[in-house]
Amino acid sequence: MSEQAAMMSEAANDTAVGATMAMSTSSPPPTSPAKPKLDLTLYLVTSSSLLPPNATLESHIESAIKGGVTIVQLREKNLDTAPFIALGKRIHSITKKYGVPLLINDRVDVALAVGCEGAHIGWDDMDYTTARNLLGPTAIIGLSVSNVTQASLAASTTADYIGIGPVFPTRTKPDASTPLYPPGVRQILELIYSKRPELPSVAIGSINATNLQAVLYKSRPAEGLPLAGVAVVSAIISSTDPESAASTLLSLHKAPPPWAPPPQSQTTVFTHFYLPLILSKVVTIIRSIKEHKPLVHHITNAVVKNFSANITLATGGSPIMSENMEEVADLAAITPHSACLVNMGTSGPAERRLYALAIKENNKAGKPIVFDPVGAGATGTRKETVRWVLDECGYVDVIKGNEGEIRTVAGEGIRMKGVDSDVGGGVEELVKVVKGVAGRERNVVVATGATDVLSDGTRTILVMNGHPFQALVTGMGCALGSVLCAALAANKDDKLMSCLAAVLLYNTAAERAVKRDGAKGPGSFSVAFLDELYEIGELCAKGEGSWLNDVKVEFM
Ligand SMILES: Cc1ncc(COP(=O)(O)OP(=O)(O)O)c(N)n1
Ligand SMILES: Cc1ncsc1CCOP(=O)(O)O
Repeated sequence: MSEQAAMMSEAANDTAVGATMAMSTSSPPPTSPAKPKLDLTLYLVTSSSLLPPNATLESHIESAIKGGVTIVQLREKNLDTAPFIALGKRIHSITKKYGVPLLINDRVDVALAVGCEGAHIGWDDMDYTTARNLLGPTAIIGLSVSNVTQASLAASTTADYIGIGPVFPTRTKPDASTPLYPPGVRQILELIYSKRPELPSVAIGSINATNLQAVLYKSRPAEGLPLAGVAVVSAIISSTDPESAASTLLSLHKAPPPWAPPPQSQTTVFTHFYLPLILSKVVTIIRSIKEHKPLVHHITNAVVKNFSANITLATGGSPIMSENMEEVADLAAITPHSACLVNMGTSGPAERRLYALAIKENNKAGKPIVFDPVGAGATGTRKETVRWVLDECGYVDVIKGNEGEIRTVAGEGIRMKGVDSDVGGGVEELVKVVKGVAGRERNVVVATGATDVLSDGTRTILVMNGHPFQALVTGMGCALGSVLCAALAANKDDKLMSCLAAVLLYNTAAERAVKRDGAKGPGSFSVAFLDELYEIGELCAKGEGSWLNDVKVEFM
Protein backbone atom coordinates (compact mmCIF):
# COMPACT_ATOMS: atom_id res chain seq x y z
CA MET A 1 0.00 0.00 0.00
CA SER A 2 2.82 2.38 0.85
CA GLU A 3 4.41 1.50 -2.51
CA GLN A 4 1.14 2.34 -4.21
CA ALA A 5 0.77 5.60 -2.30
CA ALA A 6 4.28 6.58 -3.32
CA MET A 7 3.49 5.83 -6.92
CA MET A 8 0.29 7.82 -6.73
CA SER A 9 2.13 10.88 -5.54
CA GLU A 10 4.74 10.40 -8.25
CA ALA A 11 1.93 10.17 -10.78
CA ALA A 12 0.40 13.35 -9.46
CA ASN A 13 3.68 15.14 -10.19
CA ASP A 14 3.82 13.62 -13.65
CA THR A 15 1.77 15.43 -16.28
CA ALA A 16 -1.51 13.54 -16.59
CA VAL A 17 -1.73 12.60 -20.23
CA GLY A 18 -5.49 12.46 -20.18
CA ALA A 19 -5.40 16.08 -19.20
CA THR A 20 -2.70 16.89 -21.74
CA MET A 21 -4.62 15.19 -24.55
CA ALA A 22 -7.86 16.84 -23.60
CA MET A 23 -6.18 20.20 -23.10
CA SER A 24 -4.62 20.06 -26.52
CA THR A 25 -8.09 19.83 -28.08
CA SER A 26 -10.42 21.85 -25.86
CA SER A 27 -8.12 23.62 -23.33
CA PRO A 28 -10.11 23.12 -20.11
CA PRO A 29 -8.65 24.70 -16.96
CA PRO A 30 -5.76 22.59 -15.60
CA THR A 31 -7.68 21.85 -12.41
CA SER A 32 -10.54 20.09 -14.20
CA PRO A 33 -9.10 17.90 -16.95
CA ALA A 34 -11.66 16.33 -19.24
CA LYS A 35 -11.82 12.63 -19.98
CA PRO A 36 -9.71 11.71 -23.00
CA LYS A 37 -11.70 10.92 -26.12
CA LEU A 38 -12.50 7.22 -26.25
CA ASP A 39 -12.39 5.57 -29.67
CA LEU A 40 -12.66 1.79 -29.37
CA THR A 41 -12.70 1.03 -33.10
CA LEU A 42 -9.41 -0.87 -33.13
CA TYR A 43 -8.12 -1.71 -29.70
CA LEU A 44 -4.60 -3.12 -29.41
CA VAL A 45 -3.88 -5.21 -26.32
CA THR A 46 -0.23 -6.12 -25.94
CA SER A 47 1.66 -9.25 -25.03
CA SER A 48 5.42 -8.95 -25.55
CA SER A 49 5.82 -12.71 -25.50
CA LEU A 50 3.96 -12.92 -28.82
CA LEU A 51 6.19 -10.46 -30.70
CA PRO A 52 8.02 -11.82 -33.74
CA PRO A 53 11.78 -12.36 -33.25
CA ASN A 54 13.77 -9.11 -33.03
CA ALA A 55 10.70 -6.89 -32.81
CA THR A 56 10.35 -4.41 -29.96
CA LEU A 57 7.07 -3.56 -28.32
CA GLU A 58 7.78 0.17 -28.74
CA SER A 59 8.24 0.03 -32.50
CA HIS A 60 5.42 -2.48 -32.93
CA ILE A 61 2.96 -0.23 -31.10
CA GLU A 62 4.05 2.84 -33.02
CA SER A 63 3.60 1.06 -36.35
CA ALA A 64 0.22 -0.31 -35.29
CA ILE A 65 -0.92 3.19 -34.36
CA LYS A 66 0.21 4.40 -37.78
CA GLY A 67 -1.92 1.61 -39.23
CA GLY A 68 -5.01 2.82 -37.38
CA VAL A 69 -5.04 1.49 -33.81
CA THR A 70 -7.24 3.84 -31.78
CA ILE A 71 -6.46 2.73 -28.20
CA VAL A 72 -3.71 0.65 -26.57
CA GLN A 73 -3.72 -1.54 -23.49
CA LEU A 74 -0.42 -2.61 -21.99
CA ARG A 75 -1.04 -6.19 -20.88
CA GLU A 76 2.21 -7.66 -19.66
CA LYS A 77 1.56 -10.58 -17.36
CA ASN A 78 5.16 -11.45 -16.54
CA LEU A 79 6.63 -8.08 -15.65
CA ASP A 80 7.48 -7.02 -12.13
CA THR A 81 6.31 -3.64 -10.96
CA ALA A 82 9.42 -1.55 -11.70
CA PRO A 83 10.04 -2.79 -15.27
CA PHE A 84 6.29 -2.62 -15.93
CA ILE A 85 6.24 1.05 -14.95
CA ALA A 86 9.39 1.77 -16.95
CA LEU A 87 7.92 0.08 -20.04
CA GLY A 88 4.63 1.89 -19.48
CA LYS A 89 6.38 5.24 -19.48
CA ARG A 90 8.25 4.45 -22.68
CA ILE A 91 5.08 3.31 -24.41
CA HIS A 92 3.15 6.28 -23.09
CA SER A 93 5.63 8.69 -24.62
CA ILE A 94 4.80 7.06 -27.98
CA THR A 95 1.01 6.87 -27.64
CA LYS A 96 0.87 10.50 -26.43
CA LYS A 97 2.49 11.66 -29.67
CA TYR A 98 -0.46 10.26 -31.59
CA GLY A 99 -3.17 11.25 -29.12
CA VAL A 100 -4.01 7.58 -28.55
CA PRO A 101 -5.03 6.64 -24.99
CA LEU A 102 -2.91 4.09 -23.13
CA LEU A 103 -4.50 1.87 -20.48
CA ILE A 104 -2.80 -0.59 -18.17
CA ASN A 105 -4.16 -4.11 -17.76
CA ASP A 106 -4.97 -5.22 -14.21
CA ARG A 107 -2.55 -2.88 -12.39
CA VAL A 108 -4.14 0.35 -11.20
CA ASP A 109 -0.92 1.14 -9.31
CA VAL A 110 1.10 0.92 -12.52
CA ALA A 111 -1.44 3.09 -14.36
CA LEU A 112 -1.04 5.73 -11.68
CA ALA A 113 2.73 5.52 -11.75
CA VAL A 114 2.82 5.80 -15.53
CA GLY A 115 0.31 8.65 -15.50
CA CYS A 116 -1.51 7.20 -18.48
CA GLU A 117 -5.16 7.50 -19.40
CA GLY A 118 -6.56 4.60 -17.39
CA ALA A 119 -6.79 0.90 -16.73
CA HIS A 120 -8.60 -2.22 -17.81
CA ILE A 121 -9.71 -4.46 -14.99
CA GLY A 122 -11.09 -7.97 -14.80
CA TRP A 123 -12.96 -9.93 -12.16
CA ASP A 124 -9.86 -11.07 -10.30
CA ASP A 125 -8.46 -7.56 -10.14
CA MET A 126 -9.15 -4.55 -7.96
CA ASP A 127 -12.87 -3.79 -7.62
CA TYR A 128 -14.25 -1.05 -9.81
CA THR A 129 -15.13 1.45 -7.09
CA THR A 130 -11.67 1.31 -5.54
CA ALA A 131 -10.06 1.63 -8.98
CA ARG A 132 -12.23 4.63 -9.80
CA ASN A 133 -11.46 6.28 -6.48
CA LEU A 134 -7.75 5.83 -7.07
CA LEU A 135 -7.67 6.80 -10.72
CA GLY A 136 -10.17 9.62 -10.51
CA PRO A 137 -13.19 10.59 -12.58
CA THR A 138 -11.34 11.45 -15.78
CA ALA A 139 -9.49 8.14 -16.11
CA ILE A 140 -10.75 5.67 -18.67
CA ILE A 141 -11.70 2.43 -16.96
CA GLY A 142 -12.77 -0.66 -18.85
CA LEU A 143 -14.26 -3.81 -17.34
CA SER A 144 -14.16 -7.37 -18.68
CA VAL A 145 -17.28 -9.47 -18.92
CA SER A 146 -17.67 -13.09 -19.96
CA ASN A 147 -21.35 -13.72 -19.25
CA VAL A 148 -24.64 -11.91 -18.74
CA THR A 149 -24.35 -11.89 -14.95
CA GLN A 150 -21.03 -10.08 -15.11
CA ALA A 151 -22.44 -7.82 -17.83
CA SER A 152 -25.31 -6.83 -15.59
CA LEU A 153 -22.97 -5.97 -12.73
CA ALA A 154 -20.52 -4.13 -14.98
CA ALA A 155 -23.31 -2.07 -16.54
CA SER A 156 -24.39 -0.90 -13.13
CA THR A 157 -21.04 0.85 -12.63
CA THR A 158 -19.83 4.07 -14.23
CA ALA A 159 -17.18 2.20 -16.26
CA ASP A 160 -16.30 3.79 -19.60
CA TYR A 161 -16.51 0.66 -21.71
CA ILE A 162 -16.93 -3.09 -21.52
CA GLY A 163 -14.58 -5.73 -22.97
CA ILE A 164 -16.65 -8.78 -23.95
CA GLY A 165 -14.86 -12.08 -24.39
CA PRO A 166 -13.52 -14.45 -25.26
CA VAL A 167 -15.45 -14.51 -28.52
CA PHE A 168 -13.53 -17.55 -29.78
CA PRO A 169 -11.13 -19.99 -28.11
CA THR A 170 -7.75 -18.28 -27.81
CA ARG A 171 -4.23 -19.39 -26.99
CA THR A 172 -3.36 -15.90 -25.79
CA LYS A 173 -5.38 -16.25 -22.60
CA PRO A 174 -5.26 -19.85 -21.39
CA ASP A 175 -7.46 -19.04 -18.36
CA ALA A 176 -10.21 -17.45 -20.45
CA SER A 177 -13.84 -18.49 -19.85
CA THR A 178 -15.95 -20.52 -22.27
CA PRO A 179 -16.09 -18.82 -25.69
CA LEU A 180 -19.19 -16.74 -26.30
CA TYR A 181 -19.21 -16.75 -30.10
CA PRO A 182 -21.02 -13.90 -31.85
CA PRO A 183 -24.56 -14.83 -30.67
CA GLY A 184 -23.29 -14.83 -27.06
CA VAL A 185 -21.70 -11.42 -27.58
CA ARG A 186 -25.02 -10.21 -28.93
CA GLN A 187 -26.89 -11.37 -25.81
CA ILE A 188 -24.43 -9.45 -23.67
CA LEU A 189 -24.76 -6.34 -25.84
CA GLU A 190 -28.54 -6.52 -25.43
CA LEU A 191 -28.21 -6.82 -21.67
CA ILE A 192 -25.78 -3.90 -21.45
CA TYR A 193 -28.05 -1.78 -23.62
CA SER A 194 -31.02 -2.51 -21.37
CA LYS A 195 -29.08 -1.19 -18.36
CA ARG A 196 -26.86 1.56 -19.75
CA PRO A 197 -27.85 2.35 -23.34
CA GLU A 198 -24.87 4.60 -24.02
CA LEU A 199 -22.16 2.25 -22.66
CA PRO A 200 -19.84 1.12 -25.49
CA SER A 201 -18.32 -2.36 -25.79
CA VAL A 202 -15.51 -4.13 -27.61
CA ALA A 203 -15.20 -7.84 -28.30
CA ILE A 204 -11.97 -9.76 -27.70
CA GLY A 205 -10.65 -13.26 -28.30
CA SER A 206 -9.06 -14.60 -31.50
CA ILE A 207 -10.46 -11.82 -33.65
CA ASN A 208 -8.54 -11.46 -36.89
CA ALA A 209 -8.93 -10.29 -40.48
CA THR A 210 -10.81 -13.46 -41.42
CA ASN A 211 -13.52 -13.29 -38.79
CA LEU A 212 -13.77 -9.58 -37.89
CA GLN A 213 -16.66 -8.78 -40.21
CA ALA A 214 -18.62 -11.87 -39.17
CA VAL A 215 -18.12 -10.96 -35.49
CA LEU A 216 -19.39 -7.42 -36.03
CA TYR A 217 -22.27 -8.49 -38.26
CA LYS A 218 -23.50 -11.51 -36.32
CA SER A 219 -23.23 -9.86 -32.91
CA ARG A 220 -25.19 -6.78 -33.90
CA PRO A 221 -28.39 -6.57 -31.82
CA ALA A 222 -31.70 -5.86 -33.53
CA GLU A 223 -31.97 -2.80 -31.31
CA GLY A 224 -29.31 -0.91 -29.40
CA LEU A 225 -25.59 -0.35 -29.67
CA PRO A 226 -23.54 -2.69 -31.82
CA LEU A 227 -19.93 -3.36 -30.87
CA ALA A 228 -17.96 -0.11 -30.88
CA GLY A 229 -14.90 -2.03 -31.93
CA VAL A 230 -12.72 -5.07 -31.60
CA ALA A 231 -9.73 -5.73 -29.34
CA VAL A 232 -6.90 -7.87 -30.62
CA VAL A 233 -3.63 -9.21 -29.31
CA SER A 234 -2.07 -11.75 -31.67
CA ALA A 235 -3.60 -10.40 -34.90
CA ILE A 236 -1.34 -7.36 -34.55
CA ILE A 237 1.33 -8.27 -32.01
CA SER A 238 2.36 -11.50 -33.78
CA SER A 239 2.40 -9.87 -37.19
CA THR A 240 5.69 -8.99 -38.82
CA ASP A 241 3.98 -5.96 -40.36
CA PRO A 242 1.87 -4.43 -37.59
CA GLU A 243 1.05 -1.32 -39.59
CA SER A 244 -0.57 -3.22 -42.42
CA ALA A 245 -2.17 -5.72 -40.01
CA ALA A 246 -3.82 -2.79 -38.23
CA SER A 247 -4.82 -1.01 -41.42
CA THR A 248 -6.37 -4.21 -42.83
CA LEU A 249 -8.40 -4.70 -39.64
CA LEU A 250 -9.49 -1.07 -39.70
CA SER A 251 -10.62 -1.15 -43.30
CA LEU A 252 -12.53 -4.39 -42.71
CA HIS A 253 -14.18 -2.67 -39.76
CA LYS A 254 -15.26 0.27 -41.89
CA ALA A 255 -16.44 -1.67 -44.96
CA PRO A 256 -19.86 -3.32 -45.05
CA PRO A 257 -19.39 -7.09 -45.13
CA PRO A 258 -19.69 -8.46 -48.66
CA TRP A 259 -22.70 -10.58 -47.73
CA ALA A 260 -24.76 -7.66 -46.40
CA PRO A 261 -27.62 -6.87 -48.78
CA PRO A 262 -27.31 -3.56 -50.62
CA PRO A 263 -29.18 -0.84 -48.69
CA GLN A 264 -32.86 -0.51 -49.59
CA SER A 265 -32.74 -3.61 -51.76
CA GLN A 266 -35.17 -5.69 -49.73
CA THR A 267 -38.82 -6.09 -50.59
CA THR A 268 -40.45 -4.47 -47.59
CA VAL A 269 -44.03 -4.85 -48.79
CA PHE A 270 -44.43 -8.47 -47.89
CA THR A 271 -48.15 -9.19 -47.76
CA HIS A 272 -50.72 -10.98 -49.84
CA PHE A 273 -51.84 -7.71 -51.32
CA TYR A 274 -48.48 -7.49 -53.07
CA LEU A 275 -48.43 -11.14 -54.20
CA PRO A 276 -48.47 -10.26 -57.93
CA LEU A 277 -45.46 -7.98 -57.44
CA ILE A 278 -43.63 -10.62 -55.42
CA LEU A 279 -44.36 -13.32 -58.01
CA SER A 280 -43.13 -11.10 -60.82
CA LYS A 281 -39.86 -10.80 -58.88
CA VAL A 282 -39.75 -14.58 -58.66
CA VAL A 283 -39.97 -14.77 -62.46
CA THR A 284 -37.21 -12.16 -62.79
CA ILE A 285 -34.93 -14.09 -60.43
CA ILE A 286 -35.40 -17.35 -62.33
CA ARG A 287 -34.83 -15.53 -65.60
CA SER A 288 -31.60 -14.10 -64.21
CA ILE A 289 -30.37 -17.67 -63.50
CA LYS A 290 -30.80 -18.39 -67.20
CA GLU A 291 -29.03 -15.14 -68.10
CA HIS A 292 -26.03 -15.46 -65.80
CA LYS A 293 -25.61 -19.26 -65.74
CA PRO A 294 -24.12 -19.02 -62.24
CA LEU A 295 -21.41 -21.40 -61.18
CA VAL A 296 -22.54 -23.59 -58.31
CA HIS A 297 -19.59 -25.05 -56.45
CA HIS A 298 -20.89 -28.20 -54.79
CA ILE A 299 -19.25 -29.61 -51.72
CA THR A 300 -21.77 -32.37 -51.32
CA ASN A 301 -22.17 -36.02 -50.57
CA ALA A 302 -21.46 -38.79 -53.04
CA VAL A 303 -25.05 -40.09 -53.07
CA VAL A 304 -26.52 -36.94 -54.58
CA LYS A 305 -23.75 -35.57 -56.80
CA ASN A 306 -25.07 -36.72 -60.16
CA PHE A 307 -28.65 -35.72 -59.40
CA SER A 308 -27.58 -32.31 -58.04
CA ALA A 309 -25.50 -31.61 -61.15
CA ASN A 310 -28.48 -32.42 -63.38
CA ILE A 311 -30.82 -30.27 -61.30
CA THR A 312 -28.38 -27.36 -61.50
CA LEU A 313 -28.12 -27.68 -65.27
CA ALA A 314 -31.88 -27.95 -65.72
CA THR A 315 -32.30 -24.79 -63.66
CA GLY A 316 -29.84 -22.89 -65.83
CA GLY A 317 -26.81 -22.97 -63.56
CA SER A 318 -23.40 -24.45 -64.11
CA PRO A 319 -22.44 -27.14 -61.58
CA ILE A 320 -18.97 -28.05 -60.44
CA MET A 321 -18.38 -30.77 -57.89
CA SER A 322 -15.06 -30.30 -56.14
CA GLU A 323 -13.63 -31.17 -52.77
CA ASN A 324 -10.15 -30.07 -53.72
CA MET A 325 -8.92 -27.56 -51.12
CA GLU A 326 -6.47 -26.16 -53.66
CA GLU A 327 -9.16 -24.82 -55.95
CA VAL A 328 -11.64 -23.45 -53.41
CA ALA A 329 -10.28 -19.89 -53.60
CA ASP A 330 -10.19 -19.91 -57.41
CA LEU A 331 -13.74 -21.21 -57.66
CA ALA A 332 -14.96 -18.50 -55.32
CA ALA A 333 -13.36 -15.77 -57.41
CA ILE A 334 -13.64 -17.12 -60.95
CA THR A 335 -16.88 -15.40 -61.99
CA PRO A 336 -19.08 -12.63 -60.56
CA HIS A 337 -22.04 -15.02 -60.43
CA SER A 338 -21.26 -18.01 -58.27
CA ALA A 339 -22.25 -19.59 -55.00
CA CYS A 340 -21.07 -22.48 -52.90
CA LEU A 341 -23.11 -25.30 -51.40
CA VAL A 342 -21.72 -26.84 -48.23
CA ASN A 343 -23.69 -30.04 -47.74
CA MET A 344 -22.70 -31.86 -44.56
CA GLY A 345 -23.41 -35.29 -46.01
CA THR A 346 -20.25 -36.69 -44.47
CA SER A 347 -18.61 -34.94 -41.60
CA GLY A 348 -15.10 -35.91 -40.54
CA PRO A 349 -12.08 -33.74 -39.70
CA ALA A 350 -11.02 -33.45 -43.37
CA GLU A 351 -14.49 -32.28 -44.41
CA ARG A 352 -14.55 -29.75 -41.60
CA ARG A 353 -11.31 -28.20 -42.85
CA LEU A 354 -12.79 -28.04 -46.33
CA TYR A 355 -16.00 -26.39 -45.12
CA ALA A 356 -14.00 -23.79 -43.18
CA LEU A 357 -11.92 -22.95 -46.22
CA ALA A 358 -14.95 -22.78 -48.51
CA ILE A 359 -16.78 -20.44 -46.15
CA LYS A 360 -13.72 -18.25 -45.65
CA GLU A 361 -12.96 -17.91 -49.37
CA ASN A 362 -16.56 -17.34 -50.41
CA ASN A 363 -17.04 -14.79 -47.62
CA LYS A 364 -13.92 -13.02 -48.85
CA ALA A 365 -15.15 -13.04 -52.44
CA GLY A 366 -18.65 -11.95 -51.39
CA LYS A 367 -20.21 -15.13 -52.77
CA PRO A 368 -23.23 -16.74 -51.12
CA ILE A 369 -22.86 -19.89 -49.07
CA VAL A 370 -25.76 -22.30 -48.60
CA PHE A 371 -25.23 -24.66 -45.69
CA ASP A 372 -27.17 -27.92 -45.56
CA PRO A 373 -26.71 -29.50 -42.11
CA VAL A 374 -27.61 -33.00 -43.32
CA GLY A 375 -28.48 -35.34 -40.46
CA ALA A 376 -27.51 -32.64 -37.98
CA GLY A 377 -29.07 -34.33 -34.97
CA ALA A 378 -28.00 -37.87 -35.79
CA THR A 379 -24.60 -37.95 -34.06
CA GLY A 380 -22.48 -35.89 -31.72
CA THR A 381 -19.94 -35.36 -34.51
CA ARG A 382 -22.57 -33.83 -36.76
CA LYS A 383 -23.88 -31.58 -34.01
CA GLU A 384 -20.36 -30.38 -33.33
CA THR A 385 -19.77 -29.77 -37.05
CA VAL A 386 -22.90 -27.62 -37.22
CA ARG A 387 -21.84 -25.63 -34.18
CA TRP A 388 -18.38 -25.19 -35.54
CA VAL A 389 -19.52 -24.14 -39.03
CA LEU A 390 -21.90 -21.54 -37.65
CA ASP A 391 -19.82 -20.30 -34.72
CA GLU A 392 -16.31 -20.42 -36.03
CA CYS A 393 -16.11 -20.61 -39.82
CA GLY A 394 -17.57 -17.26 -40.83
CA TYR A 395 -20.92 -16.32 -42.32
CA VAL A 396 -23.39 -18.58 -44.09
CA ASP A 397 -26.06 -16.79 -46.10
CA VAL A 398 -28.64 -19.56 -46.02
CA ILE A 399 -29.22 -22.63 -43.86
CA LYS A 400 -31.48 -25.20 -45.49
CA GLY A 401 -32.66 -28.35 -43.81
CA ASN A 402 -35.62 -30.47 -42.81
CA GLU A 403 -37.44 -29.77 -39.56
CA GLY A 404 -35.23 -32.01 -37.44
CA GLU A 405 -32.06 -30.48 -38.87
CA ILE A 406 -33.25 -26.94 -38.32
CA ARG A 407 -34.38 -27.71 -34.80
CA THR A 408 -30.94 -29.15 -34.09
CA VAL A 409 -29.34 -26.00 -35.47
CA ALA A 410 -31.59 -24.08 -33.09
CA GLY A 411 -30.04 -26.04 -30.23
CA GLU A 412 -32.92 -28.37 -29.50
CA GLY A 413 -31.90 -31.84 -28.36
CA ILE A 414 -33.59 -33.59 -31.29
CA ARG A 415 -32.62 -37.20 -31.83
CA MET A 416 -32.72 -37.89 -35.56
CA LYS A 417 -32.69 -41.37 -37.03
CA GLY A 418 -30.17 -40.94 -39.83
CA VAL A 419 -30.85 -37.99 -42.07
CA ASP A 420 -34.65 -38.19 -41.98
CA SER A 421 -36.74 -35.92 -39.88
CA ASP A 422 -39.70 -37.31 -37.95
CA VAL A 423 -40.03 -34.71 -35.23
CA GLY A 424 -43.52 -33.69 -36.36
CA GLY A 425 -44.00 -30.43 -34.45
CA GLY A 426 -46.71 -28.06 -35.72
CA VAL A 427 -46.05 -25.41 -38.34
CA GLU A 428 -46.58 -22.56 -35.87
CA GLU A 429 -43.97 -24.01 -33.59
CA LEU A 430 -41.59 -24.51 -36.51
CA VAL A 431 -42.06 -20.90 -37.63
CA LYS A 432 -40.77 -19.75 -34.23
CA VAL A 433 -37.72 -21.99 -34.52
CA VAL A 434 -36.94 -20.92 -38.09
CA LYS A 435 -37.34 -17.23 -37.25
CA GLY A 436 -35.21 -17.68 -34.16
CA VAL A 437 -32.31 -19.29 -36.03
CA ALA A 438 -32.48 -16.72 -38.85
CA GLY A 439 -32.50 -13.89 -36.31
CA ARG A 440 -29.61 -15.41 -34.40
CA GLU A 441 -27.48 -16.00 -37.51
CA ARG A 442 -28.70 -12.86 -39.33
CA ASN A 443 -29.27 -14.97 -42.44
CA VAL A 444 -32.08 -16.81 -44.21
CA VAL A 445 -33.32 -20.19 -43.00
CA VAL A 446 -35.29 -22.57 -45.20
CA ALA A 447 -36.99 -25.47 -43.40
CA THR A 448 -38.36 -28.02 -45.86
CA GLY A 449 -41.35 -30.29 -45.35
CA ALA A 450 -44.99 -30.58 -46.42
CA THR A 451 -45.05 -26.86 -45.62
CA ASP A 452 -41.77 -25.11 -46.29
CA VAL A 453 -40.92 -22.30 -43.88
CA LEU A 454 -38.59 -19.52 -45.04
CA SER A 455 -37.50 -16.64 -42.85
CA ASP A 456 -34.89 -13.93 -42.55
CA GLY A 457 -35.76 -13.36 -38.91
CA THR A 458 -38.21 -10.59 -39.73
CA ARG A 459 -40.13 -11.69 -42.81
CA THR A 460 -41.48 -15.24 -42.85
CA ILE A 461 -43.13 -17.13 -45.71
CA LEU A 462 -44.90 -20.47 -45.78
CA VAL A 463 -44.96 -22.40 -49.05
CA MET A 464 -47.50 -25.20 -49.28
CA ASN A 465 -46.70 -26.41 -52.79
CA GLY A 466 -44.91 -29.65 -53.65
CA HIS A 467 -45.66 -33.37 -53.94
CA PRO A 468 -45.11 -36.38 -51.66
CA PHE A 469 -42.97 -38.05 -54.37
CA GLN A 470 -40.29 -35.51 -53.52
CA ALA A 471 -39.63 -37.43 -50.33
CA LEU A 472 -39.19 -40.67 -52.27
CA VAL A 473 -36.30 -39.63 -54.51
CA THR A 474 -32.81 -39.68 -53.01
CA GLY A 475 -31.13 -36.34 -53.36
CA MET A 476 -34.31 -34.28 -53.84
CA GLY A 477 -33.78 -32.44 -50.56
CA CYS A 478 -30.06 -31.95 -51.09
CA ALA A 479 -30.51 -30.72 -54.67
CA LEU A 480 -32.76 -27.90 -53.51
CA GLY A 481 -29.50 -26.52 -52.12
CA SER A 482 -28.18 -26.34 -55.71
CA VAL A 483 -31.20 -24.32 -56.86
CA LEU A 484 -30.97 -22.02 -53.85
CA CYS A 485 -27.33 -21.40 -54.76
CA ALA A 486 -28.18 -20.66 -58.38
CA ALA A 487 -30.90 -18.18 -57.36
CA LEU A 488 -28.72 -16.45 -54.75
CA ALA A 489 -25.80 -16.18 -57.16
CA ALA A 490 -27.99 -14.70 -59.88
CA ASN A 491 -29.79 -12.22 -57.65
CA LYS A 492 -27.87 -10.54 -54.85
CA ASP A 493 -30.48 -8.01 -53.76
CA ASP A 494 -32.77 -9.86 -51.46
CA LYS A 495 -31.76 -13.29 -50.24
CA LEU A 496 -35.19 -14.21 -48.94
CA MET A 497 -36.73 -13.45 -52.35
CA SER A 498 -34.08 -15.58 -54.06
CA CYS A 499 -34.88 -18.45 -51.70
CA LEU A 500 -38.59 -18.02 -52.33
CA ALA A 501 -37.98 -18.15 -56.08
CA ALA A 502 -35.95 -21.36 -55.71
CA VAL A 503 -38.54 -23.05 -53.48
CA LEU A 504 -41.48 -22.08 -55.70
CA LEU A 505 -39.63 -23.24 -58.79
CA TYR A 506 -38.76 -26.55 -57.14
CA ASN A 507 -42.17 -27.33 -55.69
CA THR A 508 -44.18 -26.19 -58.68
CA ALA A 509 -41.95 -28.30 -60.92
CA ALA A 510 -42.79 -31.27 -58.68
CA GLU A 511 -46.53 -30.62 -58.94
CA ARG A 512 -46.34 -30.25 -62.69
CA ALA A 513 -44.16 -33.37 -63.03
CA VAL A 514 -46.80 -35.68 -61.55
CA LYS A 515 -49.34 -34.29 -63.99
CA ARG A 516 -47.16 -35.28 -66.93
CA ASP A 517 -47.99 -38.44 -68.83
CA GLY A 518 -45.98 -41.32 -67.48
CA ALA A 519 -44.92 -39.88 -64.11
CA LYS A 520 -46.48 -42.75 -62.18
CA GLY A 521 -43.92 -43.26 -59.42
CA PRO A 522 -40.71 -41.81 -57.97
CA GLY A 523 -38.52 -43.05 -60.84
CA SER A 524 -40.43 -41.52 -63.73
CA PHE A 525 -41.26 -38.57 -61.48
CA SER A 526 -37.59 -37.65 -61.06
CA VAL A 527 -37.12 -37.54 -64.83
CA ALA A 528 -40.31 -35.51 -65.35
CA PHE A 529 -39.20 -33.20 -62.54
CA LEU A 530 -35.98 -32.34 -64.37
CA ASP A 531 -37.97 -31.59 -67.52
CA GLU A 532 -40.33 -29.32 -65.60
CA LEU A 533 -37.50 -27.40 -63.96
CA TYR A 534 -36.14 -26.77 -67.40
CA GLU A 535 -39.50 -25.81 -68.87
CA ILE A 536 -40.33 -23.37 -66.10
CA GLY A 537 -36.95 -21.74 -66.63
CA GLU A 538 -37.76 -21.38 -70.33
CA LEU A 539 -41.10 -19.78 -69.45
CA CYS A 540 -39.40 -17.34 -67.11
CA ALA A 541 -36.85 -16.48 -69.78
CA LYS A 542 -39.81 -15.27 -71.85
CA GLY A 543 -41.19 -13.33 -68.87
CA GLU A 544 -44.04 -15.84 -68.51
CA GLY A 545 -45.42 -16.22 -64.97
CA SER A 546 -48.59 -18.28 -65.50
CA TRP A 547 -46.86 -21.33 -63.97
CA LEU A 548 -47.24 -19.51 -60.66
CA ASN A 549 -51.05 -19.52 -60.83
CA ASP A 550 -51.34 -22.34 -58.30
CA VAL A 551 -48.87 -21.12 -55.70
CA LYS A 552 -49.95 -21.55 -52.10
CA VAL A 553 -47.99 -19.08 -50.01
CA GLU A 554 -48.63 -17.29 -46.78
CA PHE A 555 -46.72 -14.24 -45.55
CA MET A 556 -46.25 -13.73 -41.83
C1 LIG B 1 -10.50 -4.95 -23.95
C2 LIG B 1 -10.28 -6.10 -23.04
N1 LIG B 1 -11.31 -6.88 -22.75
C3 LIG B 1 -11.14 -7.93 -21.93
C4 LIG B 1 -9.91 -8.19 -21.38
C5 LIG B 1 -9.70 -9.33 -20.43
O1 LIG B 1 -9.32 -8.83 -19.20
P1 LIG B 1 -9.20 -9.77 -17.90
O2 LIG B 1 -10.50 -10.47 -17.74
O3 LIG B 1 -8.73 -8.95 -16.80
O4 LIG B 1 -8.13 -10.82 -18.30
P2 LIG B 1 -6.60 -10.51 -18.51
O5 LIG B 1 -6.45 -9.62 -19.69
O6 LIG B 1 -6.12 -9.88 -17.28
O7 LIG B 1 -5.98 -11.86 -18.75
C6 LIG B 1 -8.86 -7.33 -21.69
N2 LIG B 1 -7.64 -7.49 -21.19
N3 LIG B 1 -9.07 -6.29 -22.52
C1 LIG C 1 -7.08 -10.72 -23.03
C2 LIG C 1 -8.18 -11.55 -23.51
N1 LIG C 1 -9.36 -11.55 -22.88
C3 LIG C 1 -10.25 -12.35 -23.43
S1 LIG C 1 -9.62 -13.17 -24.74
C4 LIG C 1 -8.11 -12.39 -24.54
C5 LIG C 1 -6.95 -12.66 -25.43
C6 LIG C 1 -7.13 -12.13 -26.80
O1 LIG C 1 -5.97 -12.36 -27.55
P1 LIG C 1 -6.05 -12.79 -29.09
O2 LIG C 1 -6.58 -11.62 -29.83
O3 LIG C 1 -4.62 -13.10 -29.44
O4 LIG C 1 -6.91 -14.01 -29.15
